[in-house]
Amino acid sequence: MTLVLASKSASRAAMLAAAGVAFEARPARVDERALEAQLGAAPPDQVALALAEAKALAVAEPERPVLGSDSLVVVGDRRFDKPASREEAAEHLRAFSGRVMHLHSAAAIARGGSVVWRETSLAMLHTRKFTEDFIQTYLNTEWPAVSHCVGVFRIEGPGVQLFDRIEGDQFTVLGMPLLAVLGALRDMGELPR
Ligand SMILES: Nc1nc2c(ncn2[C@H]2C[C@H](O)[C@@H](COP(=O)(O)OP(=O)(O)OP(=O)(O)O)O2)c(=O)[nH]1
Repeated sequence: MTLVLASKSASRAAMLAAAGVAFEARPARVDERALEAQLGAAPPDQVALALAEAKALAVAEPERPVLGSDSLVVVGDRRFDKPASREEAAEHLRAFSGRVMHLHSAAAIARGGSVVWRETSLAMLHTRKFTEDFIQTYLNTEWPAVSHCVGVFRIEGPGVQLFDRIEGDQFTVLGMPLLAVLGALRDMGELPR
C-alpha cells in the first residue's frame, strides 16, 4: 500500500523519492507551537517524537501507513524552531555561533489511527564563530529559502559554511531518521527485504 507522508516538507519528500519509496504527501494540520507549549520542559527528543506522532495521527487514513516527522534544534538550554523572519534568522545564527547545535529528528508511523512505530535520532553540528558580516551576506543569498529550515541552513547548499564538524547521519540533518524509517517499512512489508 502506498505510504502517506504527513508533511509539507520538501526535504522529507525528496529523501523518500530519492530512496525510491512510493508515497503520497498530505500536509498534517497540527498546531505544533500549541503542542510544544503543552509539552513544556519535556526532553527535546520527546518533543520531536510527540510532534511526529501528532502529524502521523492527524492525517485520516483507514488502512495505509502514515509517516509523520519533526526536527528541532537545541543549543544550550534553548530550543529553536524554524525562523519566522530574516531578523529572527539572524538572531538564531548569533545564538548558534561557536556552539554545538543538537538537531533532534523524529519519525512515527501510524496505521488505522494508532502509532505502530516511532524513532528519534540526534545529530550534533559544531558551528564556526560567525562574523556579523558573514551572517548578513549568508542571509542575503539564503533568505527566505531557509525560512523552511530549522537551524537556518540547507546543508546541501551554502548552509555547509556554518560548520566545522558534523556528527550523525546526513538524513537526520535533512529532517528524518530515514535509515530507521526504511527498516520499519521493510518490517511492515511495504518495501522489499
Ligand atoms: N533542504 C533542507 N531542509 C532542512 C535542512 N535541515 C532542516 N531542514 C528542514 C526539514 C524540515 O522541512 C524542516 C524542519 O521543520 P519541521 O520538522 O517543523 O517540518 P516542516 O514544518 O518543514 O514540515 P512538516 O511539519 O513535516 O509538514 O527543516 C537541510 O539541511 N536542508
